[in-house]
Amino acid sequence: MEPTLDNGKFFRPSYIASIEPSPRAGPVSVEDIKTDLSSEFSLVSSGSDTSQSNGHIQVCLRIRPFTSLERENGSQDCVSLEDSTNIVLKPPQHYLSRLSEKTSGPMLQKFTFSQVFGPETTQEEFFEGTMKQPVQDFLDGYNRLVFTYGVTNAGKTYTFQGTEEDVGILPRTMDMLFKSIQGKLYTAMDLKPYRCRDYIKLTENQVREETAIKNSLLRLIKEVEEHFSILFSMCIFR
Ligand SMILES: Nc1ncnc2c1ncn2[C@@H]1O[C@H](COP(=O)(O)OP(=O)(O)OP(=O)(O)O)[C@@H](O)[C@H]1O
Repeated sequence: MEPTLDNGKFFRPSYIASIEPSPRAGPVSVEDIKTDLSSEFSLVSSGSDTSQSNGHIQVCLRIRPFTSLERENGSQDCVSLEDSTNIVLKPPQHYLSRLSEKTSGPMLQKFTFSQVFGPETTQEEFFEGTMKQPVQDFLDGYNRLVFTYGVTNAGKTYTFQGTEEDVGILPRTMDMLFKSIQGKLYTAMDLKPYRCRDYIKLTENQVREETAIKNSLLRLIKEVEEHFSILFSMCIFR
């Protein structure tokens, strides 16, 4: 589709040309960036899903290995793992040394996650610790959403996709899904998609009818193909 120029500023595909950008809200005042949102999340967690995961929202932190540059400038001291769910962040040493002890104290910030995975965590361990249960829930019929969030170079692609030698959570998930459906395929041709999310089971007569329709369609396609190939060769040899 042709992109259209909108307001002389942005290229936008024509299929979203009708969508107006939502008006921008006024300035947001952020008084306390450490606002505890757990009470709001608990509202979401009181639903009726009875799967085995603990709560509906799991927020896991993965700390990737530090690069040599980061080690050189002392960045690895900025984060310390307290236990399997807590980390403490502190400003870089060169920044701290400019401050008095009094002011540097409150600059330590503690964050709590559902689970923290340190730099030594392997792809397999991360998959086992984060994805295995949601994938199992999905196979049991529940909806699950997984996404990675982080600054550039944080390790999102590595975690999701991984490398050829050491694949990430996406290929591992696909592997688990395909393995779990092996030998459980429904081979009878008597189910038909209906209204997007439903299926109807066809009676024997309806199956026969469907087969006849499909066969006549296939015949038609074949005839059209033959017709065009004859026309094409006539054009070439004229
Ligand atoms: N757990 C890890 N173990 C080893 N290397 C890692 C790990 N996580 C990330 N890396 C390496 O760190 C670098 C940055 O990772 P990655 O490309 O996944 O970041 P990203 O968050 O996807 O960045 P961007 O948002 O810019 O695409 C890559 O070289 C990647 O191989």
